Amino acid sequence: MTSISISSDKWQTADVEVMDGDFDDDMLQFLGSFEEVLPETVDKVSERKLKKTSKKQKKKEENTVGSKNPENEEKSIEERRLAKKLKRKEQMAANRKQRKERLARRKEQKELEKGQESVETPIENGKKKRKGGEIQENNDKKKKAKKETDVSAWKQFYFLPNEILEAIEQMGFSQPTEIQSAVLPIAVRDRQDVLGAAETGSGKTLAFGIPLVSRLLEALSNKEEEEPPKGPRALIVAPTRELVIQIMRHINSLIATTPLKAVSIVGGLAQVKQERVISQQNPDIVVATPGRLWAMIQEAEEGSYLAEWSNLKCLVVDETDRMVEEGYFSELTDILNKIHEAADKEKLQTLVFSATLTFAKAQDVAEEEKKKAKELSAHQKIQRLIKLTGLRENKHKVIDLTRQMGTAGCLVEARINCGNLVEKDTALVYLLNRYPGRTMVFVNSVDAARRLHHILKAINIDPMILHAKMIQKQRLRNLEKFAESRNAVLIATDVAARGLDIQGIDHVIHYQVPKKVEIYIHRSGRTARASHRGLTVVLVDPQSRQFYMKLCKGLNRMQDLDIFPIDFEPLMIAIKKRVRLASEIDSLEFRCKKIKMSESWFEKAAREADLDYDETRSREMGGLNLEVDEMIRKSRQLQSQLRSELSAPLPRPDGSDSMRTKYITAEIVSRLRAVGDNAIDVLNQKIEDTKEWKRKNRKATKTDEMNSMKKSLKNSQKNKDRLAEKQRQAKMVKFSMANSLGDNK
Ligand SMILES: Nc1ncnc2c1ncn2[C@@H]1O[C@H](COP(=O)(O)OP(=O)(O)OP(=O)(O)O)[C@@H](O)[C@H]1O
Repeated sequence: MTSISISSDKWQTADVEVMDGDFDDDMLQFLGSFEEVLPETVDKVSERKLKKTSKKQKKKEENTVGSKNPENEEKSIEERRLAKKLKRKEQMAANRKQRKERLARRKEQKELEKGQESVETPIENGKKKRKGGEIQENNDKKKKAKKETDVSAWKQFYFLPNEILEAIEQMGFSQPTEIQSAVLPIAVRDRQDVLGAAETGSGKTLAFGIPLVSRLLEALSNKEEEEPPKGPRALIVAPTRELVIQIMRHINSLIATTPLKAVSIVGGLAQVKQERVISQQNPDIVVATPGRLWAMIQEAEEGSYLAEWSNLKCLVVDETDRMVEEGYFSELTDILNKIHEAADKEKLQTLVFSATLTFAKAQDVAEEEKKKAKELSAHQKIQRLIKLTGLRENKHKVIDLTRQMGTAGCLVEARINCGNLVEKDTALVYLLNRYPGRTMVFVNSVDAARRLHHILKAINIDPMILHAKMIQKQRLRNLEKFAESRNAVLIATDVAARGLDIQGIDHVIHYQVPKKVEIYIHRSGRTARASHRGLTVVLVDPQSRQFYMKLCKGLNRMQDLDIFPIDFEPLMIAIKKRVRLASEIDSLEFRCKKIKMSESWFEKAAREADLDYDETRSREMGGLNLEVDEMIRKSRQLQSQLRSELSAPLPRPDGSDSMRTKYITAEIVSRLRAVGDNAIDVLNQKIEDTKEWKRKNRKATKTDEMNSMKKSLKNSQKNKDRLAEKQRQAKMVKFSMANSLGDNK
């Protein structure tokens, strides 16, 4: 196990489980697929092991040799040692290859069994190149199928190099997306700078990737540079490591049929190795996170690859609004300054993209102005970004295709109101249970992620977790596992909110309401990508009510989000019991750990100061021990209750949990069909039902009103008639009285 920083904060156990980064060989198989973009990952461990053993061996040999000390014997020992090392290395490589093939075969088999479309992982591209013969054959078949894609719609862009059209055909994209159609003529044909904004999942990566690769190919064919050119010729900066790896996947697909080379530079992986790869490969394209790139630029020796920026032809800043925020801004501006000093500014093409450009808050201004920045118009925000990123004056275009609401057109949004934490946990588990699929659950902090991970694990949901305090390999491995399974849950902080393109994410749940509108847009944008439907649900509790209201305002919503229906109460009740138990166990364990940690801290401090406990402290310690024992006892009791709860099946809305039949009858089929299991359909149905109910209600109210009006009209008519009758009778009496008076006279 690697040494793990055991912080005094919550959920320490989860930390240990998740962050256990000393991979055994089996675990390393998962990482195989990252080799293409992260060349050091797999070999690193075996290298480390090799170094360790060879060091031991050397010591041993030195001891033995030291005692005898004849020169020729030393030589032969050295030879033997080298031979052994070589053999071991070969053996390890062969084992590794075998394991990978075995894993690939197993995976392929599983996919065949499932009979469903394979899910492309963010790093799958690399995997394809290294699979065994059988897999290769399958891939060839896939490629052939993709080859048949009709790409005639792309021919309108006559200025695109053939290599690019070929790559697009391989990728199977029959037509450009809206943002691609808008950007390509401006960026490729007119070579202008672009500030582009389009909804999440709309294909922005290729919208900047195609111009970038086209520009380099053009320079190659025009022989614009000396051979081989020094330093990077194109640079893409993006805020997170996962995003960099994903951009690499697109760029690698685009340059597959060209002589161009691309590498990634990301934090969390060995810098020395990244430097070695760069100096060996002299790549044309660098895709990087700003932190690590700037660190490497600063350390670059004169004349080395990263010190030479005069040949840079194309610069891309992805997720720009994030990049000009705190945490990235200073490194990004340092990089931009370095580039602008060295490169020919008039020839450097800059492409700047995001899904939420107009939400950006600039960082180059005084506090006072920052406050005002919130009130800046969309136009003013864009002008600020143009200045910050150094787009060429009079040679840039702004292409903003975002909707007023910011989110993707195919996104269906809803909320669930929760009274307290247990209700929130229950609502989450209800959604996961009632609507299985690939679901991302976003939280605002690492602690919340760990707590949720614990609770879901305790009730037999096996979620993956992703946050910034995890080691990089584990982050990538969890992402890959998540992308591989059709029915998986990923609990993530906002480190996974932007740019991640995992196909087929069905639901995004905001377990905690995001504090910024753009975060909501990006989180939600992990689903409903490339014109597919997707659902996002916000869980709103009393504490987050004000953030939710702010969110609606920021999203220009005229009305509240629809309420997602909880349409099967028995499931909710059963889940609530489990969640309550799991949550109690979790908080008991947390308290126990806290006491133990404070105890061990005190013991350590006392030992270091060479102090003995006094009587009071000893008594206190005894009391604490009793408290811990009591908590452990209670926790065990709750665990056994939870186990018995978990042993019973959860009620299913279609009644399939209690169905005891040997034969499928028409009645059973219709019963199963009657219960919707697609969350969006269920929500839409509920919205329709509500509308219908309101319509009927309105109609009924109208009829009631009409009836009462009619009634009151009738009544008033009756009253009138009665009055008239009375008046008539009075007249008659008057008249007869007058007559009788006349007669008497
Ligand atoms: N022309 C196209 N036709 C069909 N699919 C495409 C096309 N271009 C890109 N895609 C696919 O659409 C998905 C989304 O693309 P991409 O990741 O570039 O979106 P994005 O706009 O950058 O999203 P985000 O703002 O969330 O980063 C990807 O899986 C990509 O392969």
